[in-house]
Amino acid sequence: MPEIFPVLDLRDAERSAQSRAAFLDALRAAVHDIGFFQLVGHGVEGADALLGLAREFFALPESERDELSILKSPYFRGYSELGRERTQGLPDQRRQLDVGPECPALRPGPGDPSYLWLAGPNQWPSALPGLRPAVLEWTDRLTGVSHRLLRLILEALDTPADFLDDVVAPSPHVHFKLLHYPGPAASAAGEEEQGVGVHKDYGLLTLLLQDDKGGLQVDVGDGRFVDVPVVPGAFVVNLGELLEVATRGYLRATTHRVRRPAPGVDRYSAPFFYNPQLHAAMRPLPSPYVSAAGGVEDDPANPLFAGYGENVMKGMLRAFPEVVAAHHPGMRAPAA
Ligand SMILES: O=C(O)CCC(=O)C(=O)O
Ligand SMILES: [Fe+2]
Repeated sequence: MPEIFPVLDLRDAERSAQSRAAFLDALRAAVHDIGFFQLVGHGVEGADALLGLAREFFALPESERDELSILKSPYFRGYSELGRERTQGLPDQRRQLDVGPECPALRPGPGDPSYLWLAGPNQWPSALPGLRPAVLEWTDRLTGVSHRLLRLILEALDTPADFLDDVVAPSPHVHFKLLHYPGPAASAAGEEEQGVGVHKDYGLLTLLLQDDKGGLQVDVGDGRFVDVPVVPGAFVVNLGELLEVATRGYLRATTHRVRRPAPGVDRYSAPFFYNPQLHAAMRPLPSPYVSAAGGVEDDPANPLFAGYGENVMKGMLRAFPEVVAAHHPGMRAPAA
C-alpha cells in the first residue's frame, strides 16, 4: 500500500502559487491522516557518504565503540551495544550512537530540571575522525530543512508560519542517531525480536535516512502495521508528540517500529529528530483545524507533555535505565 505514504517534493512549495497550494494541501492531508510521508527534492546531498560512515563505525572492533559507551555519559550521549536501549520494557536489537548539540560538560544542580542533563558533550571515535564533521554538517543541514518544513506545516494549518520560531530558536535541541540493525544468527531465525519496539517520537519532526533494506513499519490502526517503502533519495518524515499536543491531536505522532532484519542482513539508518529548545513548551496552535480537533491520544502508559524537556526525559528514563542507575539514581519520570 505505498500510496498511503505520500511522496512530497519540497521544490513544489516554491515553483508557483498554484503548486505551493497543491503542496500544502497534500502536506496537510499527510500529516493529519497518517503522520508519515516521504520527502524528495530536499536538496540535501551526502546520504550515501553518511551511510558509508555508519557501516565503517559499526565495523570497528566492539572494544573501540565501547570506549564511547553511553554508560560513561551522564548526558545520554554515546554508543549503545545491542540490547542496551529499551522500548516497551524490552531490549532493542540494534546498535546505536546517540548525538546531540555539542555543549560543555556542565553539571546541573539538585534543584535544576532534570532535562538539563540532556545538554552536554558528545563522544566520538578517534578511529574514525571523519565521523564528527560529517554528522555535525548533516545535522546542520537537516535543521534547515526541518525548519522550512515546520513553517510549511503551520502554513498548511492556516497558522502564522513563524508561530513556533521562538520555540525552536536560537538553539533547537536536535538529536541524531546512527543505527545498525544486525540480522540474528541463522539459528535464531524466526524469533520475534524487535529492531526497535513500538513507540512515538518525542519532539516535532523526524527526518529518517534509511538504506535499501526496509523494515520500518507504521501503525495504521486495528493492530495493523504497514511497511514503509524504500524511496531512494527520500527522507521518511514523521511527526513527534509535541505536534500532536500543540494541535490537540489534529496532527498525528504515529506509532511505529522496526522489524529485525533476516539472518545475514544488516540494516543501517540515521534518524534526525528536530525538537524545540530544552526549556520550551508548546502552545496550542491558533488554527481552525485545531479548534475542531478531538484531543491527543489518551494512553496512561505514555502521557504527553507540552514541555519538550519533560517529554523527552520521560523517554530517556524508559530507554536508558542503566544510564539512569549509573549517573542519576534519584531521577524519576515527570508526573503526568
Ligand atoms: O531506524 C528506523 O527506521 C527508525 C528508528 C526510529 O523510529 C527511532 O529511532 O525513533
Ligand atoms: Fe521513531
